[in-house]
This record gives sequence, C-alpha cells and structure tokens, in this order.
Amino acid sequence: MAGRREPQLVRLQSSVFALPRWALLIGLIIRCVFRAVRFVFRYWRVTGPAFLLAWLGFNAGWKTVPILLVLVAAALSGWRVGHRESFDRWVRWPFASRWRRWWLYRRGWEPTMRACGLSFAHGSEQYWPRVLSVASSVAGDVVRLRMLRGQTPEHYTGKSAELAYSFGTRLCRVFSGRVNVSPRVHSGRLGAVVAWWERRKYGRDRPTEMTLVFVRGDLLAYVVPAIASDRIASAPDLARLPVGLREDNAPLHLVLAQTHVLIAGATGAGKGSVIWSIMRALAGGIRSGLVQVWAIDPKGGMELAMGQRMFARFAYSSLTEMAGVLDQAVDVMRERQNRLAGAVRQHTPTPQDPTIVVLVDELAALTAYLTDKDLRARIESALAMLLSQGRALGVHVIAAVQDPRKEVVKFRDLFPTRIGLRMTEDQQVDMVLGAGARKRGALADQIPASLPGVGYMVLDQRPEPVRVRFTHVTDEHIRDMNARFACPNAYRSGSVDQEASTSRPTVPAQTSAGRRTTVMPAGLLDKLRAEQ
Ligand SMILES: Nc1ncnc2c1ncn2[C@@H]1O[C@H](COP(=O)(O)OP(=O)(O)OP(=O)(O)O)[C@@H](O)[C@H]1O
Repeated sequence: MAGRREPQLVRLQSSVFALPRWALLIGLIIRCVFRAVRFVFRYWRVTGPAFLLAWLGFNAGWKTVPILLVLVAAALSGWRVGHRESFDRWVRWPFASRWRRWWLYRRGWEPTMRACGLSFAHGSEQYWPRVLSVASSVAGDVVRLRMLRGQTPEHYTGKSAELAYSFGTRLCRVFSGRVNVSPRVHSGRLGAVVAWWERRKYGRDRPTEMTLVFVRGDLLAYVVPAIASDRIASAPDLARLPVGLREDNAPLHLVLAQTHVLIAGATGAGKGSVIWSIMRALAGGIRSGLVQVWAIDPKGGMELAMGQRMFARFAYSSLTEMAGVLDQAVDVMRERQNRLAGAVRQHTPTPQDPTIVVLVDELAALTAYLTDKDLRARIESALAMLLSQGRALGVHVIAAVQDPRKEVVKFRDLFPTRIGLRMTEDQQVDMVLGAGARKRGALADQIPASLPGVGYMVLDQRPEPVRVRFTHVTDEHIRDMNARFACPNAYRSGSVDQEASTSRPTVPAQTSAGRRTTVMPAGLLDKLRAEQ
C-alpha cells in the first residue's frame, strides 16, 4: 500500500561483489528480526493481547484463556448494549478502520491505482500514492493519501467513479484538504496540550495530502429530525447555527454572521426546510429580542404565515408592502452606518439593536417576475444596498429562488453563502455554487426527488462542495415555535405594517393539508406556476 519512493534524476550503478555465506546468513537473520520487531510494534493492538494470552496460558494454565476470552466478549457486549455510542467510538470504528485499511485498501490499493491511471512506472519500478490513514464511520471511509509528484486533486476528481466502484461503493468524494476538522475550544488541565497537539496535527497546510471519502451508507437518505426544542439556544451563535447533517455524519452548521444566504432549488426540493431549519436555530434569539426576522412571502403567506408571530415584520399580500419592508431594512442599515462608523467595524446585536434577518421566500417574484417597472427598480435598489452593505451592520438577507439564472437573480453574486438543493439542469449547479462546482462533485441535478432537503454547500472555504441535508421542521414544530418563540417587538402599527397586521393571514390549526390557498396576485402566480 505504501508508495515507493519516487525516482531520483541520477541513478547510480550498484556495484556487484561476492559475500561469504555466513555474512549473508547473519544479514538475513538481522532482517527477519527487524521485521518481526517492527510487526510487533506496528500491530501492537493485536500482538499485545496475543502475548498477554500466551503469558497467561503458560503461567495460569491454558484453560484460563477461553474463560478470559468469554469474559472479555461478555464485557464488550455489555458495553455495546449499555452505551452504544462510546462503544462505537472507542471499539467498533477504530477496529473497523484498521480492518478496512488492511483488508480492503492494502490489498486493493496498488491494482486500483494502476487501473485508474493514478500510478506511474519508471523503468521497472511502479510508483503509487501512499495511504496515510483510514478512518471508518457509519458514513463511510475517509482515506488520507499523499499524492505523487505531478498530481493534483483534479486527477482524483476525474477518477472518482472508478475509485468508488473499485472499492465497492457507488460514491467517492474527493477533497483537497482534510474533512471534518473544525477547530474546537479545549478547556481543563489537558486543554492546552490537546490544543497544541491539534495545532501540530491539523494546523499546517499540506498541499501534497488529500482525502478520498468512500461513502458506504448514505446517511442523508434518512430524514434529519429538527433540533429538539430544549436544545434551541437562547442566544444563537450566528457563526454556528445547527441546521442539519453533513454526509460525513458531522452536524451541519450554517454561518450567518457576515454573510447573506441564497437557497436555490427546484420546486419541492426543500427550500422551505432550509428556511425553517434556520428559523429554528434562531428561535431563541428571536424570543430574547437579539434577532429580528423580517419576512417577505410573495406566495401570499403560503410558506411563512404559519410562523408569523416569530416575525418582527411580515409582508405577504401586496408587493408595495414587501418593498416597504426592504426600504425599512435599508433605513435601519443607514442609521447604523451613521451611528457606528468610526466606532466599530462590526455590529454587535443587543435587544435594543438586534440582528435583522430579511427573509424572502421567492426572490424572483420581487425581481424578474414583477411587471411594475418602478416598483421593481425600487425593490432591486433596496436589495442591492442590503446585499452590498448590510453584512457588517447586522442586516442579513436570506432568499430562496427556484431559477438561479442571472436574468432571474441579478444579485446572485452578492450572496457569499449559497445552497444548491435539487436542480433541474446541470448548468444550474455552477450558476449557484460557482464555476466548476459540478466538476468538483456537486451533482445537485442528480439528487432524487425523494430526498427533499438534500443539497450541496461550499463550507469552510474548501473548494469542494459538501453534500448536506437540512432538518425536517414539520408543521407541528412551526406551530410550536410560533407559540413559544414569538418576537417580543413585532411591529404592529405604522403605514406599511398596519395594513399587514390587520390583514395577516390566519393559519388553520391542522396539519399542512390545511394550508391556505394562495392570495398571490394572479399574474405573479401564473408566472411562478409556469416555472414549476
Ligand atoms: N429536510 C427535509 N426532510 C424531509 N422532508 C422534507 C425536507 N424538506 C422538505 N421536505 C418535504 O418535501 C416537500 C417539499 O418541501 P418544501 O415545500 O420545503 O419544498 P420547496 O422547495 O419549498 O417547494 P416550493 O418551491 O414548491 O415551495 C414537503 O412535503 C416537505 O415535507
């Protein structure tokens, strides 16, 4: 499995001379002893217990060995039944990682590299990339490797399907850096030592090393439950909002601080679940007044009305009203600009001066599909202001859209964070996630319709998009949040919102089957339907 050293440019001719037989014999014995000692130390997890059992057999009689084995098996079974999580963490997956490294990857590595054209020959010597580590989990195997000279991660991306099938999976994801390494805060006595160790291990950029993830069980095929209500933070960390699950079984955290978020996906792709996952993560902050959500639902309240008490402002019935909400957000932004300029570079939320999240359910309805030119210009100018200047001032925009084309979403590039759910065409993937994203593995157009809420995101500044699934926030969850996490300062008077507050849609108290029929303007509705 270990790649041979790469050839030097100059090859020296080795000299041939005769050795006496005794010297040859001694040399062979030394080599065998060296290899045996190396084997014992390298596989100490196996050789250690084997020596222990042998020692026990000699000293206490061979009958004790099976008794001890039965006792150990019983203890392990008890551990597994009593605390499955720690058993998996400390026994199952370390064992599976070593087993698979030895059985699957060691045996199959060289022929696979050769068959995929990832090794090369120099004279009679064959060279192939070296496996550094294998870490198995319920999601699959994470294989770290060192590339050969002349290779880049792109070489492996182009061969990902061949690699996957060679090692008995359907999906192999290629990452140029490490996966699932997020800096953690360590406390306690050992904290400084652990932090130093992690810095040493992960802190250095190693461009020659890369990661292959062989996806074995698709965790994202399961619905990800919404975060439990007792785990909703009262002061949400805007840099780490828990909103779902990643394909490598790590929780998915969305960064809302300093960014705007664009959610793109075909109809039924689960844009609603992204919105409500974010709302659930923000709910504690909404109740304590640290966060205000100003919601705009051009679909006549179909998507958002169920949680209307959580919104500080809610525009759903008239486009003028929606434009008004955006103008007000710009006013807040300008006022903050005047107040904070020269004092701080980043707004800090307080209940008097909260973070404002402008939430737009179907952005195209406010821009491309809008026939009133003046109103469209007004909305576009407000959106452009918010998107270009709002981030540092604590005014963030989260917008959902079905069609990500530039003609439809002019401001696509002003959204630093983009989420690509299921899409209808492969070109749309690069439009949303950036040029080359599909080539690097974001196959959003191949997500089946049976997996709503699954999509791709660019995370941690890594070039390769990560496959994720957002939590499934049901109508019951939304109703519960609406009752328990209402916004304390909902705006219920004033020119724009008076109209809204008096005519807010009432949501029937049954399940989603009881959703209201849309009150969207007829022309707008027709255009949207044509797109669906
Ligand atoms: N993360 C998820 N897990 C499981 N089911 C989901 C998830 N997200 C959405 N669904 C289900 O998929 C269906 C469509 O979801 P949703 O309405 O959010 O899609 P959408 O993209 O907003 O569609 P549209 O554009 O038509 O409004 C719903 O029945 C919903 O219950």
